[in-house]
Amino acid sequence: MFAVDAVSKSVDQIIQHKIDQKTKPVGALGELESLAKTIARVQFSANAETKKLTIKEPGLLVFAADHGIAQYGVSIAPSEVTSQMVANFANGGAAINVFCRQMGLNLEIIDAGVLKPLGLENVTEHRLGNGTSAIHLAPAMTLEHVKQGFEAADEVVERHALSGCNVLALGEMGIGNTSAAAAIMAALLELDVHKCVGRGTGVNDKSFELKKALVNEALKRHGSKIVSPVHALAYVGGYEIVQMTGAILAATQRKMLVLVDGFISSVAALVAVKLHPAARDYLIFTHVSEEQGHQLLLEYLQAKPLLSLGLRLGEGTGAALAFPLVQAAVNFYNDMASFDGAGINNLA
Ligand SMILES: O=C(O)c1ccc[n+]([C@@H]2O[C@H](COP(=O)([O-])O)[C@@H](O)[C@H]2O)c1
Ligand SMILES: Cc1cc2nc[nH]c2cc1C
Repeated sequence: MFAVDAVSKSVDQIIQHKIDQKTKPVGALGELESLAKTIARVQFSANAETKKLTIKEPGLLVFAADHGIAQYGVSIAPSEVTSQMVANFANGGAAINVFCRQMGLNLEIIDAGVLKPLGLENVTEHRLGNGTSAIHLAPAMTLEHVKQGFEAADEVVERHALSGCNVLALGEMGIGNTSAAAAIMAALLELDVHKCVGRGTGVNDKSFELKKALVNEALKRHGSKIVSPVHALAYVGGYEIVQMTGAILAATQRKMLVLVDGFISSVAALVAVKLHPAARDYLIFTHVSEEQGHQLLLEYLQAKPLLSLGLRLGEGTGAALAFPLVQAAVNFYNDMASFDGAGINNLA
């Protein structure tokens, strides 16, 4: 249902020249220069007349959902904590609330399918169900759920686009979702589960072994039926991962920049890129999380994360923390003097 255009590379020389003419040795702003190039490519593709890079009405979407597998001892917390954290988001008390306030990000919380409806005023209800089925026993959901999830995400992104937003960050909350994310990664990259399953919220050795065994069981049960990225979402995914994938495709279709958070967000990005490879051009990978498998996934996506802070919280926290770097890339590109402008001309 989405169509994503690759960014135009025809302006690369102009962008590179502009960066190289800034009053600094060539390349001295390191990764910030690559970041500015990514942003400039996207914004020149959105509007060939672009004079200055801009960040408008930046948003951060947190998708929350529950996972049947969480009842089998794969997390430090029970599924009920997902809803309790959604209430915490709604009250402004979670880490992501604090960081969004600090960074000036418009935060929206989406209930993609936690155990029970919460009826909270400031939470968007796009519920695909009351949590998924346990993936080692049954398909997580149907293909119809995936379609509905993509449509729901499109509605959220459209609303932000209409209010002028051109940068969206993605986060999630879902007890058990590192199991689902690892299963999707293993299926789509044809990797051994040991390379993809990590300790999530911080499970002990016993639960870690059980988690690997259950994810392995899920892949044995459904592997032959996973014939496309959409099937991976349906058989072993989660409602929040579906809607994050849809949000990435909806945003990149509208030529918005997308800030990807940790492991689960990056798995949604993997699914999006498998479906529409051009979506990769719009993605900024904000950090490498502690979760085993994230580093490998970033390598597959040829992504150099901006930050490495040992985060393993999710919620979009890494994306929010990296946002000032995105602003810095825009500002140096727009406002830093060029050698000509500053009258400096004696570099070798
Ligand atoms: O973003 C990450 O890389 C990340 C790594 C580990 C855990 N999390 C968060 O922890 C929850 C999933 O962990 P678990 O152990 O319940 O599968 C979920 O709410 C995620 O937001 C997130
Ligand atoms: C308390 C708590 C907060 C979280 N935020 C994202 N994932 C989480 C998991 C737990 C357990």
